[in-house]
Amino acid sequence: MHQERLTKLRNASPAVLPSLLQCDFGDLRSEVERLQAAGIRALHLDVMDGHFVPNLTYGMPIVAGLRKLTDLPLDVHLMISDPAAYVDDFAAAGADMLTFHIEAVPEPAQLIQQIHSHGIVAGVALNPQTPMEALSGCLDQVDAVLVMSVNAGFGGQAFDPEAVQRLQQLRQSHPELLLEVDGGIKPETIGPCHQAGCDLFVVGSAIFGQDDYAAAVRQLRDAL
Ligand SMILES: O=C(CO)[C@@H](O)[C@H](O)COP(=O)(O)O
Ligand SMILES: [Fe+2]
Repeated sequence: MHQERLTKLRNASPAVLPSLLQCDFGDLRSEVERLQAAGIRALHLDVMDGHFVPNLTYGMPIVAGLRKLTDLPLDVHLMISDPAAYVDDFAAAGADMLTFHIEAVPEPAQLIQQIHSHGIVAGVALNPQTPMEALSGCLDQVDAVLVMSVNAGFGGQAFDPEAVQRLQQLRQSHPELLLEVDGGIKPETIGPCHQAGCDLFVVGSAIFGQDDYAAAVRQLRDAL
């Protein structure tokens, strides 16, 4: 069943995924409606545990709440130390893709199986300072790689251009992988990532920092 969800994400590519870190959590319904009206085709949800990263955000209840509000694929970015302990709960909450960090789970074969057992797309993320070799053991098992172009933990940081080379390298070595980039994506940085073969572009500040989400999304799409 994860293939079905994977196909949906692939068919959406190239896609801008808003990162719901800086949205109005007091009015999620209207935030989702505004994003859908802007033509968004999937949402990116940043789960942080105050341990793997210093920041603390939200968990399953917000994912479950969003699941009730929309049929859009929910891409859940797990910045947590022990993802295996929560996979079943995030599956029940309605996640479509679960992305763990290789720094948190260096040997993830079992975790990937656990994610797939729920029919969920499995992604692996790596921080800018983590060598690409850290991924070598799992690239044939995961469906997606999330290349971080900032250090995981906070929105609003500057894009690290090294991410472009990483995307290029992954696209060449593993043409079948879904590639996603996250951190500092705006009209000036999205184009090089797209040219490098990236499929999904996570955007926080460049959407939520503007009043008109549709205009912000249009600017990003025009820059692809
Ligand atoms: O995972 C993260 C941060 O750790 C991201 O998803 C950010 O939320 C993206 O925000 P911007 O860099 O676009 O402001
Ligand atoms: Fe993220």
